[in-house]
Amino acid sequence: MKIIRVPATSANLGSGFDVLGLALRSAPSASQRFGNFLELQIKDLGQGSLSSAPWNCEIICHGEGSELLSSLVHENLVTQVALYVLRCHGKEAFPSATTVTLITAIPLSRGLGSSAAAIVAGVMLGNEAGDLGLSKERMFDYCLMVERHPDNIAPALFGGFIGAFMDIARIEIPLSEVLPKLSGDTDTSLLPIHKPPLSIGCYHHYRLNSDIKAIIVVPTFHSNTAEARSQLPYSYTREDVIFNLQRCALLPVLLGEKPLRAAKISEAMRDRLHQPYRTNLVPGLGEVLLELRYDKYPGLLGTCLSGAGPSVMALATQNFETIAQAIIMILSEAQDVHYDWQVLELDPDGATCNDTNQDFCHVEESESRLVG
Ligand SMILES: Nc1ncnc2c1ncn2[C@@H]1O[C@H](COP(=O)(O)OP(=O)(O)OP(=O)(O)O)[C@@H](O)[C@H]1O
Ligand SMILES: N[C@@H](CCO)C(=O)O
Repeated sequence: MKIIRVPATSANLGSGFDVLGLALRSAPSASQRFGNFLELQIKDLGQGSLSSAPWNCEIICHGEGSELLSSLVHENLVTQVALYVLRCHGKEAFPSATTVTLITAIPLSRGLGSSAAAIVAGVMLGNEAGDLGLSKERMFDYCLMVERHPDNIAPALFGGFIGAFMDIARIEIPLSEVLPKLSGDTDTSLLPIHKPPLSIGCYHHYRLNSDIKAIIVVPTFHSNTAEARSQLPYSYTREDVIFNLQRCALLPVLLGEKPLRAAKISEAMRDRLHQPYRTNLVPGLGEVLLELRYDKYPGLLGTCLSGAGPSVMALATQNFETIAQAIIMILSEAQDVHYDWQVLELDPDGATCNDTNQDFCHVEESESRLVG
């Protein structure tokens, strides 16, 4: 059996909209078996076929939000992406009967990269099922054909603290043609094939000071990334663009320094391109960004929206619970919902795929939760 694991990610870090991202995981502990991963347990049943499964594949979903995921292979994002990768290599279905057990510990639509993790896992699943031998660099191209911004995909795939750009102009194909709506009996051999161009994206690993942890405050409500992106203006003033360019250029270096300069980091995390337009989606966000100051909370470096939200992230070196509770207090005043929080650390590895002779790992629903 093969196990694919993809970490949660937090994109943007304030000024680095669509550029910067962190791969994150729980601090290793015996009790945290699944950490903050999307995990696929893949059982290749050999040359036989799953006569009851139209794509020669079955998928079973467990864990955080799995009740919201389709168990139809042509509708679940993970297996849809895998079928896309297989189609690009002349295979209309899984080559041999395959059972995928999907266990997710990344809350959906909360700004922790659940969709990017699903896309990365899907590309890796297609690569394994089709025995395609794709490098991670080539898998990056396939992922970008689907996600179309690199700041969750790159850290989810490669791990660590990453900056990335992509040449979106080289992807003329609408996503609806890359991942067409399929039904159980669609004859995919009639569909056009849209292999990604080579080297669409470029990424770089930055050093993150090892004292830095990510405090993630996760509300119970969802915020769909597509909707959060639709809130953004199509054009910006030169002043606002320069404001972010200046800060985004310095932030990665400041986060790798020793000793850390909280005043500079806090200023370098400020943003004018996305957070101001998303405060309506995340009540209290504006107040958190204004009031959580590094000089009021020892250990605090800066706060930002995690990805497209609604989770809020604070980068800090100590005093985690005090900072988390201060964020929750402000957010709760704006919208009285339940908030979970957890301290996560950098995941240096990104997506992994390993063989195991273990049988399926049956997960206790409570074990697979991301936040405590
Ligand atoms: N494990 C999964 N398996 C299948 N589909 C998934 C999985 N995780 C997420 N998805 C799909 O991705 C959607 C959530 O994507 P969305 O971009 O809105 O949020 P996010 O990726 O969690 O947040 P952000 O992009 O801001 O980090 C879900 O509604 C579901 O369709
Ligand atoms: N840069 C993306 C990240 C989504 O996780 C956005 O903010 O829309």
